[in-house]
Amino acid sequence: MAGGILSGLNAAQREAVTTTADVVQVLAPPGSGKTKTLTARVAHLIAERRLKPWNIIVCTFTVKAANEMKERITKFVGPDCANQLKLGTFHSVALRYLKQYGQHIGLSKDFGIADTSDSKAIVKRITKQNDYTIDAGSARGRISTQKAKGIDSEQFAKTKKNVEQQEFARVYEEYEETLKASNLLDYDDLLTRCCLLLPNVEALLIDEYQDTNNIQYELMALFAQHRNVITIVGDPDQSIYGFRSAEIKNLTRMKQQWADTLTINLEENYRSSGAILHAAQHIIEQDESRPPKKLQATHTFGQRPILRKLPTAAAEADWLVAEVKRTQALSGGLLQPNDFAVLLRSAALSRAIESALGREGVPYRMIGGMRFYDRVEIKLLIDYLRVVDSPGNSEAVERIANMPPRRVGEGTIKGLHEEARLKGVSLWSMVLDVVQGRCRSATKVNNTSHTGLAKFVDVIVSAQKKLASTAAEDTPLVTLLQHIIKKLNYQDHLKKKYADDCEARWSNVEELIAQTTEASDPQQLAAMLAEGALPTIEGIERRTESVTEDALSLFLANVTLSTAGAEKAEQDGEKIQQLTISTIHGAKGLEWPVVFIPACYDGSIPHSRAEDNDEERRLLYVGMTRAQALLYLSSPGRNSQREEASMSTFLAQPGVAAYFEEHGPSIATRDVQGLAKTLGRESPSDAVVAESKRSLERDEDNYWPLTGEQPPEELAKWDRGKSNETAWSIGGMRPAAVFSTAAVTMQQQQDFTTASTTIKAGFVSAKAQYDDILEEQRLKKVDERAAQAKAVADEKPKGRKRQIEGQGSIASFFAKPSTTAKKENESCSNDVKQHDAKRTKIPLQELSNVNTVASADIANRRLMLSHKLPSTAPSRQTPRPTSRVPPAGNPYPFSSSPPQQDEDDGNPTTSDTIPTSDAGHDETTNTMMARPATTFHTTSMQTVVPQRKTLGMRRSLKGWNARGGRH
Ligand SMILES: Nc1ncnc2c1ncn2[C@@H]1O[C@H](COP(=O)(O)OP(=O)(O)OP(=O)(O)O)[C@@H](O)[C@H]1O
Repeated sequence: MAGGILSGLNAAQREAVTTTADVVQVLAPPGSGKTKTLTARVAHLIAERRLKPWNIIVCTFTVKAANEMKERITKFVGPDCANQLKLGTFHSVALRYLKQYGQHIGLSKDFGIADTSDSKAIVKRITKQNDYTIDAGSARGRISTQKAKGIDSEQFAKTKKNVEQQEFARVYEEYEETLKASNLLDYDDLLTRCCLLLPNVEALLIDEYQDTNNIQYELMALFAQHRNVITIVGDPDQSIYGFRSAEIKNLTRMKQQWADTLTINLEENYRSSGAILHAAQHIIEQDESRPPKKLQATHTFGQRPILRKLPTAAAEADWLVAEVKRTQALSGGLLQPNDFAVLLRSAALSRAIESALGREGVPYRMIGGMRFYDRVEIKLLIDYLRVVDSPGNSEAVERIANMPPRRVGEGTIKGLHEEARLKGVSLWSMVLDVVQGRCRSATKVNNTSHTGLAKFVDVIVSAQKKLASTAAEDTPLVTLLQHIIKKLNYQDHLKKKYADDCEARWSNVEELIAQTTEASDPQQLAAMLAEGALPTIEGIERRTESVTEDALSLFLANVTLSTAGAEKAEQDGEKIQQLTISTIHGAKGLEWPVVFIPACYDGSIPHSRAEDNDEERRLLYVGMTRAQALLYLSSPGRNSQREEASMSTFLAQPGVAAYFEEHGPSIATRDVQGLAKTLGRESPSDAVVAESKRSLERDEDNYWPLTGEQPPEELAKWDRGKSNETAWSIGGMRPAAVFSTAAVTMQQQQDFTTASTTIKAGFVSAKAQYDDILEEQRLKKVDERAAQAKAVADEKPKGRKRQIEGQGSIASFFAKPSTTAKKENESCSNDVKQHDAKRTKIPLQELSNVNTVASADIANRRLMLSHKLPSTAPSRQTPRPTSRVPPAGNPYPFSSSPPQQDEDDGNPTTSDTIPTSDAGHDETTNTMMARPATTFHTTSMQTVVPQRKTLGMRRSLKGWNARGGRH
């Protein structure tokens, strides 16, 4: 059996699996097979060291990871044996023990679990019954914090100081009494109560150890104390849950507690190309307090990652989608949407990307969160806009009549709706008649409900008036939305209802405001009317009385359009290919062939509210190391709130640029074959590749200037909109009739150069700007020839910078080199050969030297790719349609958005099967002791669908950073 367990493992992995040491730390970088190693060690402990599976605990970070691990272990030891393991999240393992041994600490066997909403409901009832002034949501959070500190309600009551605390103490006490009376434990109780038990455990194994918190450490120590056989795997560089009290210090704490801890480092990465690893490693090494570590790529160097500048968040989204389509088409359809992931620092950032994907019909799914327009706080506001636009929408009226709560009974609304249906009128007109006393309804409407309905009518009617009275040039949609938000006291509502994550939700609302700002653009509105571009959407009744009302209809129509594709994809389930959007937190442990990380600007990553910049850097590192073959990072010059944004400090540091290309790769036919081989798929024929390539208007990433400015084509569109000849938007939400990819057709380019634009005072036409650009490019050519000559003379080693034509390709990553080539590569690992060093084996220190040399190359490519505007371009004197409304003194910048949990996540009652008995389990051997819990903090993750873990050929990069010592 051992042979089977160990096959396919490298020497270090084998050592970690078979060591006779009791306490083992396996510390290893991303993609080095930590999970694989842990799985094999479990099998080894059962098969070789003859430990009883029911006395082995295996803790994973997610339910999904637990299921995967069980599947793998089953292959080694069979299902009967694997089923006996105590395998799952900390919470589910604790639950199993409590079910089994709870009677020793006075728990009856049939206790239930109060989930988060049960807990909230209990606290709410207590505050309501007693007329307490304390907010129920925050009281629930405070109870959790006290439990985490090990302070029970009695202890807290003794230390209470002021009136407010006394009230909270009573809530806490009553909450505990209610749980006890109902024989319930909440999530916090699971771990704290389990700390009172000391069952017999022969071995404990923990995955993702770097993200354990204090209470989990306590549990680990308790579980392990009988035999002290512990194996943990982790990566300090991937510690990203500090904000949820995860303790990176638990690594050293463990070594202090068990002095004979054996540390094993795995150093080979089986996931990413050498180029991606080089770049990621360079970023993580900016943290000088971090001990140096070895990391070797087993793949070839491949395609250098891309670091792209775009003018706006909307342009960034357009570019991203254009790159997805371009690489898909150039690969002859070999790369499918499933192969792409967009990883975001904050969930609110998804809006622009989702809109762009929706416009282009690219299906996507969200992991770790909901689609933007499905988020409760957004859905509600959109419903208000819908009712303002079309009061006859009775479904929407029913949804919002008592939301936020106005004490209108649910039965009243339903009764009125039914009555309206029978009368053949809309619910809105029924409500209006009742409120204005024009008719007596058969449905009983008591005074409280009547008052509530009157408030609702006031919101809608005042909003309609606001819209009608706002001039088209006064950003009517923003004005309308802000009016509704104010009337609803929306921010307070979010604070009350979602105490735990109200800031993230408010960020989403701000993102919606930003979107209405774009959609209010007067040029865009005027152009749409001129074009007659308003789409007709089934089920959406349009009132076309004014420009502003049309603007609202158009906005809502586009929202519907952008969600329609996603809904269709959802209905089709797994059958259809979907790009993945996730927070970076939610992408932990996963991998994709192509990864995009947009919005890499200061304030986003590092996040403006983050307390620990090093954790933010690690987050970027985790995101980057999810990529197998292609990695795109990007940053807009203006974020979606139209505020100026500068490149993330992690990426703006000297030397970083040398690790990146400035634009997406060319993909030649031969690259496609290499790609097919690696992904284990059939390679499309040359004819298919050629055919799908034909569908592209642009086969290079050369529409958006490398400088991060608007391309002349976009400016020309604006010119045209201004002169009312024709128009496109500058980004953001566009009229459905003019949706297009970021690329423009040759005809459009032709139009651009020949268009006769109306030149207005203080405004210079795009044609004139284009002439300036040509002139500037001619001058730049002269400068760059000089720079090139200097670069040749300097002859320093340089990173693989390339021209867009004949560039290095991703084939070098995907194609398997010949055996001889492999030998050559390995033999020269310490004494790097000049040529190869440029492609694969450049020590990090050397790579950082290439900057000055590369600059000429970069400039040269800019010449070919960009349409840089002259810095003195007259257009600068006349502001372009960019910033409009970012609310001044905005107290809520983008908020941190931890991945949202699946409902099941962390809920052992639904996620884990609790065995009623353990076959062969000798209960008499269990030791039971009491011990108080000291701390507690819940850590849980959403479940995610893992991607294939494809592998390419191996290639050693030994010597690349041989300076790194063992950690
Ligand atoms: N010795 C090996 N030979 C070939 N492939 C391997 C080897 N070890 C691991 N792999 C593969 O490498 C990929 C990454 O492994 P795994 O997910 O276990 O890494 P990890 O260290 O847990 O990564 P992360 O920290 O990013 O979650 C998997 O597809 C795995 O099968």
